Amino acid sequence: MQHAPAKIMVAETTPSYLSQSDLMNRALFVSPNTRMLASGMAACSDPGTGDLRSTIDRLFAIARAGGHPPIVVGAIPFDTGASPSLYVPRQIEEPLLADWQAFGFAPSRYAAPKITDMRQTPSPTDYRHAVAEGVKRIAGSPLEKLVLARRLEIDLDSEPDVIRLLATLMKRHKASFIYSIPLAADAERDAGLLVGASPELLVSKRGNKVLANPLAGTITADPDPKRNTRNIAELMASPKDRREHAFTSRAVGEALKPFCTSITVPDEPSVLAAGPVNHLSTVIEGELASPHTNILDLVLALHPTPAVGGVPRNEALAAIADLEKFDRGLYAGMVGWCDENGDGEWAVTLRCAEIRNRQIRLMAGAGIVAGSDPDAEFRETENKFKTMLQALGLDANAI
Ligand SMILES: C=C(O[C@H]1C=CC=C(C(=O)O)[C@@H]1O)C(=O)O
Repeated sequence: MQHAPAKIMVAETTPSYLSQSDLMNRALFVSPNTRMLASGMAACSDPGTGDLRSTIDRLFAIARAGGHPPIVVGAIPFDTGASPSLYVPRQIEEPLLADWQAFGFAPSRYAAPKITDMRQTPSPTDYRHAVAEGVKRIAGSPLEKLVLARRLEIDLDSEPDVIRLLATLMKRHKASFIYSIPLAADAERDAGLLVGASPELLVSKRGNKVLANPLAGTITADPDPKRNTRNIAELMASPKDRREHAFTSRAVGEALKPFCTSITVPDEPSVLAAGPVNHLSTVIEGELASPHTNILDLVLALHPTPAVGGVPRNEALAAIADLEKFDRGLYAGMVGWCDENGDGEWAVTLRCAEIRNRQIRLMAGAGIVAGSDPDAEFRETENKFKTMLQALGLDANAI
């Protein structure tokens, strides 16, 4: 059972009259329950750091004053004190998914771009060393889990077709949260888009109902059904993955509990298929003590969950800052929408690409616990990158 957004949709849209440049001032968010194409941006969050609550309050004040839909959409960075990409739209449309999905597979002469250069941070060797160091720190301190990420910066010989990319993601990842959010230019980079297909619901809230779907623990998805069933059985039976998952589901349940009169956290995880990977998954449902609880309070209590941070949170964040050596930016933050009633839906910003002209930036991470193997964690991040690389028609091993 999931939550639909406020019924303020005013029109239905097909991709046939959307161009790539149209996306630069529209925010798209499609989940199993929501189809939202927000356009005619009346305001956006200021660049620079600031308090997230006051930023969102200011945006709602602008929406009210201008008579716009009382909705804020966009993306919030991993560091919630850093600059978000949030918007007040003048119009919300409900895109027709069947048309988008058909469009993604329409025959065409489209030739996917080719990779001309790729920079990895850290290098594959250094990533493995960081994982080994993470495991060592877990052995000698209160630290129990941390998530370590990698970044790929890819130069292409031509711009990717983002309409096609979105259509492909919608076709292949029907259970995921598909998004395209405009990114402003900054001192170093041109304007662009944050595009992705996240399998993970951070939290949704409608009235007094709250829902979260923490994921942690991953195995490769195999196109052969028999081998895939074997992989899933292996994942369910893996003590390392079960522990990695339990840290996350427990933390999410505990963060939501103080807001709830009742909450259900299943004892056993299930398995969620997410394209090239399968994850251990727990669906957590709660009844809020007050329907006036603002989703922003839930978001700030939950984030960063151990699916992107670790346990204990502060020790994990310190270890990540020490071992990762790059700014996550919007990756591992959250993407979605909220309304002035405090309802909304935010997915964890995973399986994403920042696309700026012919440059794309991908990030993916893996949860490290006692017993994590550096080679396996590296392979896991390679598999997570495939969500976007395959949808873009790119082969990162081909350069
Ligand atoms: C951190 C990522 O995935 C998280 C979500 C699902 C499974 C995860 C894992 O098994 O490590 C991660 O916690 C990512 O995709 O970059």
